[in-house]
Amino acid sequence: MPMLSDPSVKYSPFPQVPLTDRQWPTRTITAPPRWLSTDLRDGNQAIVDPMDAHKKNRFFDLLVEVGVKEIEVGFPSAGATEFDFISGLVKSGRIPDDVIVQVLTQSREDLIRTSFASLTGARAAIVHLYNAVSPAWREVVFGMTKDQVRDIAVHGAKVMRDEAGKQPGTDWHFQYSPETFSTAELDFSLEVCEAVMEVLAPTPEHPIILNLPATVEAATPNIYADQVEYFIRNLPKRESAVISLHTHNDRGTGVAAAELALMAGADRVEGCLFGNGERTGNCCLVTMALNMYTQGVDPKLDFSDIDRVIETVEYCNELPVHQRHPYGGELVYTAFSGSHQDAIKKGFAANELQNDPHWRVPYLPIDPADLGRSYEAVIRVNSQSGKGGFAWVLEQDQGLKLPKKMQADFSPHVQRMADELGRELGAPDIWEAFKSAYHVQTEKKHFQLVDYEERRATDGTRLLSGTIAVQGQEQSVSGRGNGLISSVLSTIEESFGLALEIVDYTEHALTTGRDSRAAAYLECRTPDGRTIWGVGIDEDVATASVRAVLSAANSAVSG
Ligand SMILES: CC(=O)SCCNC(=O)CCNC(=O)[C@H](O)C(C)(C)COP(=O)(O)OP(=O)(O)OC[C@H]1O[C@@H](n2cnc3c(N)ncnc32)[C@H](O)[C@@H]1OP(=O)(O)O
Ligand SMILES: CC(C)C(=O)C(=O)O
Repeated sequence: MPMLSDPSVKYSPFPQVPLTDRQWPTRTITAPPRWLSTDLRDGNQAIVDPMDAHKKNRFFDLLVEVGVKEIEVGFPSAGATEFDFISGLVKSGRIPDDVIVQVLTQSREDLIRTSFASLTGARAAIVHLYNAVSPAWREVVFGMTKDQVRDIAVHGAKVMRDEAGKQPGTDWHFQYSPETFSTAELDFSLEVCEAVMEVLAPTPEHPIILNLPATVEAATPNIYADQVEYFIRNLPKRESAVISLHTHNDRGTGVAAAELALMAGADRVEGCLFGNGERTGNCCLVTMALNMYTQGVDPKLDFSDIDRVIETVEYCNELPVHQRHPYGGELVYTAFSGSHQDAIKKGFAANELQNDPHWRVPYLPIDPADLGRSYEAVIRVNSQSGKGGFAWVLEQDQGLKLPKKMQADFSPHVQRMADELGRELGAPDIWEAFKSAYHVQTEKKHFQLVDYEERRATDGTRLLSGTIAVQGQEQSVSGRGNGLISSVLSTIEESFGLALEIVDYTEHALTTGRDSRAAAYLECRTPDGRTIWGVGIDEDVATASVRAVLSAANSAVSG
């Protein structure tokens, strides 16, 4: 039995934070935080084959294009690949003036010195020091007391201060992470951070970045928000610190935790594009930024061409972005199910009619076009789909706007095809089903229009004469009516004994590409009370209506 019937013997509930007057629940996010991408560090350390310099450069350029201003470019002491990439980037002059790079180091003297060496010549840089502070790490990893663990941080901070002093040409910024903050005693995290601040002497003009990692996400996101609010409220010299968040996604709420903690007063968010990072990943910067965007807040990150971002991220990480990943996944704007399709189609139509820029399309929290996605894939058809689905596809693909009642008539044809094929129906499948159901653009039909002409008689009626092939045999035909359609109906009745009564008629210009054709739809009743539909498509709207009558006649004789 791998799962325990009583998990409480092995796992304990996470304790509450002693905060009775928490402020964050009533706050909202009204401005973007400072964003730091750790794709090239936390992301890179979590992939099977860490990126080479080519991939790191490509990712770096992407981050700059997206608008990220703080980029953790690596862990210089990890090895030559990392060191050379970082020092090469610094020397290349490719770091824009408004972008600052950051590097991470353990709090070990040699590693800190190596980290500074990698940044030699940088205009500005952030050196990020970390050591774990929570009980399990203190006891298991370091085998140290609280005081000894605090001293690791203090010693590291002193080395940082001294190394920075040796390279006065660089505008140095310091960041300290009490790693495992999320599972540490809050007062101890505060104690260690205060000790580091004492060494580095930050000021409001030159603050330290205190990064509070949920190294392992161990509780509901409200707990992390409480922890951050508690930390901020109890930190002396708060004005000399930038409070930064670094969440992981072990419980699947890495973004939620960062959002709530931002409401708790943090200033900065670290994360990765599409949530790469250790284990279940870091806070997804795309999701968090676009969550803000859908609340009307400019996140100051630009995902206008999200597919290009995905392409680069997938190439560099050698990991796919999941089809259901918020905002970016291939399927996240796609509705297969009937009621969703119906609502989305109505939503788009309403959006077109209204003169209101506010987005109000059901089931779509964001306009896919804002991210460079087309509407074509929004609705796709399978056996779970409804009328709205194929009607949308026919409209997008063929420009046909089927009358509502005709959609109901065509629906069983599509449903049958979907059930028979047992797969998604593409636009060509639906078009084939449509042509076959209404005898459109096919030679295989009972009545085939060869030619016709129509003239007005002296009594005002219309006279139609022409040639119709009946099962391949051409026949001269003629008829008279009050209008073109009734003259065709009387021709069919007189020539072939087929009496059809018009119930409804609509026509429209086709709207795809540079098409200048028209479509005509005809609802008819047969003498035995059946309702049948005819469709005509032609460059000439009059001929389209003639074809629609013949299409209905073909339906009548084919049963
Ligand atoms: C939560 C995070 O994501 S933190 C970032 C983690 N990222 C990485 O580790 C990627 C890059 N790291 C590396 O390439 C390697 O770890 C190196 C080259 C930096 C160091 O390698 P090694 O010297 O073999 O040390 P290793 O990483 O295994 O660490 C083990 C030692 O460092 C100590 N240590 C670990 N973290 C820290 C820290 N933040 N500060 C000080 N000491 C630390 C451990 O207690 C252990 O000490 P011990 O040998 O006395 O038991
Ligand atoms: C080094 C820190 C910020 C980290 O990656 C973590 O704790 O997850």
